Amino acid sequence: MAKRTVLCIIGTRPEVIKMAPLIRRLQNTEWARCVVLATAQHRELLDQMILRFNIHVEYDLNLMSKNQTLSELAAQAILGISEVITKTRADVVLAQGDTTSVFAAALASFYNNVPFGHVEAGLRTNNLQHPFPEEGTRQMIARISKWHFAPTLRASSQLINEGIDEASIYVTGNTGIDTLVETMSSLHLDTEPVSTKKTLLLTVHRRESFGKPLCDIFEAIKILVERYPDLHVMYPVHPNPNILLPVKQFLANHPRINLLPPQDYFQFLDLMRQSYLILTDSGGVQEEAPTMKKPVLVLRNTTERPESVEAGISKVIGTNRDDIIRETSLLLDSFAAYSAMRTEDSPYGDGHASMRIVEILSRHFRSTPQTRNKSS
Ligand SMILES: CC(=O)N[C@@H]1[C@@H](OP(=O)(O)OP(=O)(O)OC[C@H]2O[C@@H](n3ccc(=O)[nH]c3=O)[C@H](O)[C@@H]2O)O[C@H](CO)[C@@H](O)[C@@H]1O
Repeated sequence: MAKRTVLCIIGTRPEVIKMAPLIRRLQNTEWARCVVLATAQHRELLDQMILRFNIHVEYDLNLMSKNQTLSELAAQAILGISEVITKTRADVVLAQGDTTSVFAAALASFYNNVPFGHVEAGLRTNNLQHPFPEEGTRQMIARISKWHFAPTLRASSQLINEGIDEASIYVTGNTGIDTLVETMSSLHLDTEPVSTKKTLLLTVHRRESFGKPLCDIFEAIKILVERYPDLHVMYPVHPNPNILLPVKQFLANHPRINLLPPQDYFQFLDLMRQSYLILTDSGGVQEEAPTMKKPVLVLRNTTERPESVEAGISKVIGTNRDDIIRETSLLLDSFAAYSAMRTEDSPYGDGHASMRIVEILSRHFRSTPQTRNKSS
């Protein structure tokens, strides 16, 4: 089979973590020339992960700029990605998730008549404002994708309910679980906690939490630490200034609140392993925690990942100060309540999602003659 150019787009930290196993598998096939384009929607955290996963970025649009609007970002990303699609004569474009970069990649592919494969398709809250703009972004991406790689059956049903052709939907599992399983195995790490120390791992970064919700979350953490003398908090702080300011105000200089810089993925997995309990608004952490057998309290009012809530492993508790104190105290006080939230299986994948995606693409290209002129 003639080589096909697969253009993989990455823009943020979680996109690198979730595209890395796919990129590596594509590089190991005989049929794919895998080209990586970074939009660099979030520069600092993206670079940390590109280095960690040793990804060779051929095109870097370096789009992050101060006070940029979503419209500016989208316009520049569509133009930049379009140029690279033309220059590389891409046969397929792949991207994961729901950022503006991913939408721009799908739209640029659509305009250039190049098929787009959406990794992690079908996640929904069905509320266009929560999260904004991601819910709208992922719904729009679905309209113009050729392949929808859904992480779960529920995500696939969402797409079917929206009228997406069933034949274009594949339940693959989440590629983030591939990265997790592969990393744990390469580091010879098991999933059991190494200590019984009461360590709470905290991560918060979502735009909806800026302002009062963040202050509420941090106040709750401070009260909990004062109430439980054996409680330790590990908190890798997101570098966004909207977060740094209230962190300083509420959490600085406490001997049992450990404020950390954004962690390298390996270090972060270790923090997860060593934690007793996780409080987060992160999507990826909600997906990883069941594999790590850690209960999660979700600091949001909605989640597009209800699978672990239904399995009893996570609970959506919102950002109200008293609710956070009550729900966290329950898990710290009652070992029965805590144990009930630890699970055997992850609903998000078995570690083979990227292998399935590569097989689907490979089958497609084996049965499709090359039509785009590669020689001119
Ligand atoms: C609306 C929504 O839910 N959107 C999600 C959001 O992704 P997210 O919420 O998962 O993002 P984060 O929390 O930043 O990353 C998490 C990953 O980072 C690792 N980690 C964490 C802290 C650290 O110090 N070091 C690390 O290594 C951690 O293990 C995990 O794998 O945006 C993506 C597009 O950008 C979307 O596709 C995705 O749906």
